[in-house]
Amino acid sequence: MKERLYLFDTTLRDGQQTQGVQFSTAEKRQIAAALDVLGVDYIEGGWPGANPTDSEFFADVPRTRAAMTAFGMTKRVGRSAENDDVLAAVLDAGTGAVCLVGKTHEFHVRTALGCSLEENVEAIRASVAHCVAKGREALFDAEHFFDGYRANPSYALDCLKAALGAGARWVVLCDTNGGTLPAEVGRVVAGVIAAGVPGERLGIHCHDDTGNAVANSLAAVDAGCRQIQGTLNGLGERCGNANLTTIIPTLLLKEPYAGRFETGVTREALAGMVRVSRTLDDILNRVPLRSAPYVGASAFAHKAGLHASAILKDPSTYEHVDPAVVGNERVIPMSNQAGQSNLRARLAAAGIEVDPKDARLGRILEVVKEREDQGYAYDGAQASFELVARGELGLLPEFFEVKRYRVTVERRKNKYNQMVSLSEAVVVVKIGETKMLSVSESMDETGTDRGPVNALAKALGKDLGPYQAVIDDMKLVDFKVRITQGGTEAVTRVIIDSEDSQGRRWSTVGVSANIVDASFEALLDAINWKLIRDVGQAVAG
Ligand SMILES: CC(=O)SCCNC(=O)CCNC(=O)[C@H](O)C(C)(C)COP(=O)(O)OP(=O)(O)OC[C@H]1O[C@@H](n2cnc3c(N)ncnc32)[C@H](O)[C@@H]1OP(=O)(O)O
Ligand SMILES: CC(=O)C(=O)O
Repeated sequence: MKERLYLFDTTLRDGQQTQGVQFSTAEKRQIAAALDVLGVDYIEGGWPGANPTDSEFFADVPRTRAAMTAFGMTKRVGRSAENDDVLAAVLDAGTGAVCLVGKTHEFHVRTALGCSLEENVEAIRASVAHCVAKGREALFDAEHFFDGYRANPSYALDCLKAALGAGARWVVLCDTNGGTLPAEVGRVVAGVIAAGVPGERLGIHCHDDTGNAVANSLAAVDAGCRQIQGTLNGLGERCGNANLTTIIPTLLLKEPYAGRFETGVTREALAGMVRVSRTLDDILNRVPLRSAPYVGASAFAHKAGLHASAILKDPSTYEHVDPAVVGNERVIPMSNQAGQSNLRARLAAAGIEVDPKDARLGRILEVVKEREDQGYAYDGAQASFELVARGELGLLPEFFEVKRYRVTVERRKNKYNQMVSLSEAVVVVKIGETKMLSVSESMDETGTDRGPVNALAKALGKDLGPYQAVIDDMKLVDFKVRITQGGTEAVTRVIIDSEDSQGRRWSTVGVSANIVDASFEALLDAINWKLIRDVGQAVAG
């Protein structure tokens, strides 16, 4: 019989304390729904009464299978729990579970609260007892617990025992400043359990200030904690919280955890892990972290030739788990680190069959390595690699020819007498015997100038005659510019990520001393790749 390990998500509360993150109420609901499908046990929705968004969220709180939890702080000294307006707002949210943060470090009691140690213990006791009397499941977040335990273990333990004695279901040990290391977390948790606090009522809440939040959380579980608090994608105050997107797959896939513990996350839900992680990035308008464990686009990318060669024989040679179990996929990119194995795998993935003895394979590798020396980077621009390979194999149709393009940037006064920029682009292409000229401006629907590359993209995508319908659903989702070394000269490398309505996402690269030319090259590749996919090679000109 496996032991139950509980997962507590605080993306909507501590995650919202991330600099630059401000969820709308609708976004909070969307994230809560995704967490509920994933199978966490608790969803901390925010702090009712602290800001209008959180109050609105709790005013019509989503019904979830997970215990929806309102966050707040212990009552202020000098008033009763019943008369504390901040605590009242938290309880008024009507959630089944309430999590209250309180001080456990004597230095913070004296410095931040300015009260006596006894008054703080009493505030914890009375606040928890009040929640329990109202029929709520009470959790106590023991703020700065590890630092407090180091300074005065007996006082830190008194705070925990006050919460437990008042009926708290969980007391959660918080490494609030994130400075504790795994061995010490293990030692402290073991000490707390030895002092009489049962592991089945102990949670862990870690911050990532030394890059150890996940390791610290696992050390706490090893020592006996049975609840882990964390956030999706490691969002959170300062450097973030323990990353549940890493912890959950680890608990389900790695020993000793997989054999010993059960969580609310099923193997089926685990296969949606990448989707949940990307949903949060989409909401935050963030580019997903490629190197994120388990869920990053590079988590199963095998760039080196030696790796690719072995992966093709047996993927377990260079993969710690099967990418499919977390909803990820294997990538064997092309680059100057690649050999024939990467090349054949990439071509096969693009649906291009080539005889392994075909001499043109060697030529493709040479071209890729030469072009990378000039500044191209194909490991992050696989669509451009495919076009290079198709060119060498005679499989690259010429859908259209660019005869010329021009882009201008003008600074001028608008009707409010403010200086604004306006970019205008003209592109002339020839399709068969017909020449088409398209003009476009960079202004978006809000009247904001989106710059010369945007104007060029709009002009290029405005009228491609018979191909127009195919590219209408394309959108440019990311645009990265680097100054890099091309041979002996500094050049600009532009990488563009594009997406279409079928959910395909592809990356292309352009290189030039001129940023507009580099961008235009990447744009052209993006359109050509899409035309190859959706129009096919039948139209090869
Ligand atoms: C470790 C954590 O991440 S805990 C979560 C922290 N999250 C947040 O702070 C986000 C939401 N917070 C807020 O919106 C505001 O801080 C509010 C609405 C809660 C309070 O706002 P204000 O009343 O203006 O107080 P302010 O933020 O300036 O200071 C916090 C007060 O709470 C007191 N306090 C802090 N922790 C506790 C506690 N556990 N129990 C009781 N009082 C506390 C502080 O001593 C301070 O009191 P003071 O004003 O008498 O000095
Ligand atoms: C409660 C909390 O978020 C912390 O102590 O870090």
